[in-house]
Amino acid sequence: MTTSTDQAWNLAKARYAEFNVDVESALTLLDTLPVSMHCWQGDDVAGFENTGGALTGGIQATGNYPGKARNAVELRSDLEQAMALIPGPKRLNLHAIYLESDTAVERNEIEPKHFANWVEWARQKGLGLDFNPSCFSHPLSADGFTLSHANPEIRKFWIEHCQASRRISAYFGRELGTASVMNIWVPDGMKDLTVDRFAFRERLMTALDEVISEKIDEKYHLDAVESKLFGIGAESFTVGSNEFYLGYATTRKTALCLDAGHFHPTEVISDKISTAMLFVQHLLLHVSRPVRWDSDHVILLDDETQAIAHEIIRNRLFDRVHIGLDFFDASINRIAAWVIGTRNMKKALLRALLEPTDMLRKLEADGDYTARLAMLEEQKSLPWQAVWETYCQRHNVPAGSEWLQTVRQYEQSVLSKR
Ligand SMILES: C[C@H](O)[C@H](O)[C@@H](O)C(=O)CO
Ligand SMILES: [Mn+2]
Repeated sequence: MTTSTDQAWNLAKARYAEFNVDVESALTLLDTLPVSMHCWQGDDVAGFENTGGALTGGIQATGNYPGKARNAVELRSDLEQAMALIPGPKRLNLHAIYLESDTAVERNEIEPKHFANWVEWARQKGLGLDFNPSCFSHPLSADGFTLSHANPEIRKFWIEHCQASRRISAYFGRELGTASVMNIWVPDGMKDLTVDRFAFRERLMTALDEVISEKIDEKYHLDAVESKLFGIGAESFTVGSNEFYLGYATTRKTALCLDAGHFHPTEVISDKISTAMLFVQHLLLHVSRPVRWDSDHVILLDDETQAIAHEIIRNRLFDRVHIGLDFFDASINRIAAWVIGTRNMKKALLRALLEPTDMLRKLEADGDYTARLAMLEEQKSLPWQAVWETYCQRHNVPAGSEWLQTVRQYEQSVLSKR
């Protein structure tokens, strides 16, 4: 029996064919583009060290929605629930503070064994893992500095933490057969006017060089570095600025991480992708939604998310751009936050894959900017939703807002009992 989804799919296929767009190829390609979901949406970046310390480093999760994950078992269960509602390939991005251990482990002493359960779980679920050292929420980062700290002992501690993190990342890559992207973000910065900026940046550069000095096969592990404009309490000076890391990634041949919330309010990372890709081999994206500041709101299917997807797809950057998410909203159901944001990223990728790019490129090359604008606008209302629904159906995932019902049931039966 032909369902209404099938009918819509057939009509959409024919409609896109008029623009020389093959919807089947678009779906095949979409299945090769994993989105790395960040574990920290599930518990407001608290982690499982159980030290009772607050979230520091100039980042903040606001809200107090009930039911957040309190341990790794709960977090994995929540992730499974979210992932069941998101079609297509996914990865999981872990921070070092999400280790599992019966006894306290210092950050510079973390080992692969502390993440063995995550690896087993990822293997069962067919997921790749990515990783991050956690250079915040710790007594030795309390004064706002880690890798660029003036005290060599404190610097050494954070260097060792990042080195230990790389070994864990490589372990993920080896065990799961897919390279883990390990992103280094440090909160280092100052609240007020800073005199010796050079010294901080020189120390950060030297510390990072030590961190990455051990060669690790790219088959298993990729280093990435993430810049930032400012953080709460570090409004005047951030050691790891955009220029710092662009220079660092270019000269050291690491990946560069662009976080959508880490620039001036009218600056967009979509426009930075084509520049960065000329100078670095790999990019990591932290797709986020800054609302007036680096607020890490859940991403929408908005112009910037779409523009990011267009840049990846139009330039065929499939193997060079690693799509990660970075938002943490504690004011709404956390599983719904993952589902909304990750589905939006995937919808944006699908819409980009359905774009008649060859035709648009030709109009641009011919100087017909009127037609370029007209077609860019017209194709927004082509029936991409029908293609999305078929994609969801093929992956056994709710096509529309029915997914919310499942989240509500889980909230009632699981989250509300926490
Ligand atoms: C927890 C994340 O690693 C962190 O959000 C970092 O990526 C960042 O964006 C800090 O503002
Ligand atoms: Mn980020």
